[in-house]
Amino acid sequence: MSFDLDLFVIGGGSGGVRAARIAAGEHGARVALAEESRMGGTCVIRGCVPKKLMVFASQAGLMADEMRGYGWCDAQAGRFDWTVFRQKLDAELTRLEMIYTANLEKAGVEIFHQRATIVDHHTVALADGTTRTAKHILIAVGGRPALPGIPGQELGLISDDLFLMESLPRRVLLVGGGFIACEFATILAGLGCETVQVYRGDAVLRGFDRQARDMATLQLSAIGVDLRLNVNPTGLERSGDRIGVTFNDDSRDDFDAVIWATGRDPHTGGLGLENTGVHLRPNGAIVVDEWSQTAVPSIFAVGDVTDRVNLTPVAIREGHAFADTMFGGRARSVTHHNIASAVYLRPHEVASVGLTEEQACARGDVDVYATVFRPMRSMFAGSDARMMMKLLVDPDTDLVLGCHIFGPDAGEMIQLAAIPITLGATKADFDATMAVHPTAAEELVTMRQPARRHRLAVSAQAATA
Ligand SMILES: Cc1cc2nc3c(=O)[nH]c(=O)nc-3n(C[C@H](O)[C@H](O)[C@H](O)COP(=O)(O)OP(=O)(O)OC[C@H]3O[C@@H](n4cnc5c(N)ncnc54)[C@H](O)[C@@H]3O)c2cc1C
Ligand SMILES: NC(=O)c1ccc[n+]([C@@H]2O[C@H](COP(=O)([O-])OP(=O)(O)OC[C@H]3O[C@@H](n4cnc5c(N)ncnc54)[C@H](O)[C@@H]3O)[C@@H](O)[C@H]2O)c1
Repeated sequence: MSFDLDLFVIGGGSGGVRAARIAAGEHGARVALAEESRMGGTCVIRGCVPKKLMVFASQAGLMADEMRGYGWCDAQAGRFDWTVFRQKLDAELTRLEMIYTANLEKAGVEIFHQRATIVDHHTVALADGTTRTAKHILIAVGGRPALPGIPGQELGLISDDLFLMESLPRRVLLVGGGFIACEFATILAGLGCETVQVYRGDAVLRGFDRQARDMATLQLSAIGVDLRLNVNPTGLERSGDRIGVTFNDDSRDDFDAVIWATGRDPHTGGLGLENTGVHLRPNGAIVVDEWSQTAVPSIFAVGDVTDRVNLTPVAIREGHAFADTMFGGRARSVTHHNIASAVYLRPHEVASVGLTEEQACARGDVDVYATVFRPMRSMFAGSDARMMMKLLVDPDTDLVLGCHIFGPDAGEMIQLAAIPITLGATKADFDATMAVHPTAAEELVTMRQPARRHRLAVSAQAATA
């Protein structure tokens, strides 16, 4: 059977662009890609990139505070002009979008700037009514914000909207305690918005190490976010030109904007998957094996639409491995263990790789090397902010099972700590590494004694005693 193409990629985000570029440019496959919105996808257009630039913009006040502590007596953040920032942001995103498009074109990928749906196991329909056949189809359509399903939810915004606002809200409510809610609470408070965050649990960033979560929770309040824990909205209604919100603790409050940061769902609705034998999980995620192959041999899926680990570098790696495996004669699968990540809070970020202390304890015996201290830079300026570093070590093998950092530029540090941990480094390897002084990161190689030792057997004995 002959096909128009070797590969049709649906979705021009992190995973789809990488797969298409490698399959066509490096392995010579005949590839087409459809993108219904802007090339680059969530990360480039409405995620990691604009978010990180907003994080940088939001730290002026903290920097001015610190510099006053160093003798710059008149240091002030001054007035933030959202319009100026947004114009620069738009220009930067357009620049990046053009680079993504140009790289695909250079690799020989045929681009369709329109929505695509699946007709059958080898056929894709485009919004203009034309169809293309392909030996393989790669679904890389990402995810979309999930809404909580409460009355008046349509009055709220989603993270996509934040980068397009004409002006900043004076008083804003963020709903959720995950990556997006915490990062945007930090950003909006830093940009001068009166920021309220409600979270239904008792500490933000569920899934991260509990000690880091507690420190992040305290920090949000310390930087001026009105963080209300164990609280959830029950309904929204118009209240003049504002939005009135009721909560499950019977309180009520008014805001200029409400932002849902209540998770993301795979974007599989309306994609034509009912025409295929592709299996979905209850949340709409496409079920794939270690080769990103679905239950249909000709259809593959990578990135957020598979809901494995929803991060850009993971989507990119999955897309690249797919292209190498299918078109490069090099079978490569992706391991989803020990993936480092960071939450870009200010002044201290949360960053993590490997097991949390709670997961390590559940697994077996663990020695916890941990330190909490006031970093030199902010302490000199008069800040009481505490930093935390933690290594979790298997006492039998000496293997480092996890590393957690709460501190300035923790994301930069965890990237480097993730290398030895991925390589299977032991605590002795960390100890053998000479410190770089004076840095905050040197604590990672100078923690000599465990702060705590957790022993499963001892707990079991204690339980039977
Ligand atoms: C606010 C925010 C901040 C984030 N920050 C970070 C971060 O700091 N670090 C990090 O690692 N990750 C971050 N992420 C997550 C990261 O953006 C995603 O994990 C990543 O973009 C997933 O890539 P993907 O290729 O699976 O999907 P996407 O990048 O979402 O790309 C999917 C593309 O498919 C297109 N599409 C969908 N359906 C169709 C169709 N039928 N036809 C044609 N095109 C279609 C969409 O328009 C989209 O462009 C963030 C996410 C958000 C929302
Ligand atoms: N720095 C980064 O790497 C980064 C930044 C942003 C997003 N991301 C990725 O994007 C994904 C999505 O981010 P997110 O923050 O939307 O999701 P999340 O899963 O991290 O957090 C969702 C939050 O919403 C809450 N929630 C869910 N349903 C709710 C409901 N009905 N009512 C009230 N609260 C509810 C959850 O308790 C949780 O706190 C992340 O999991 C991550 O993979 C990564």
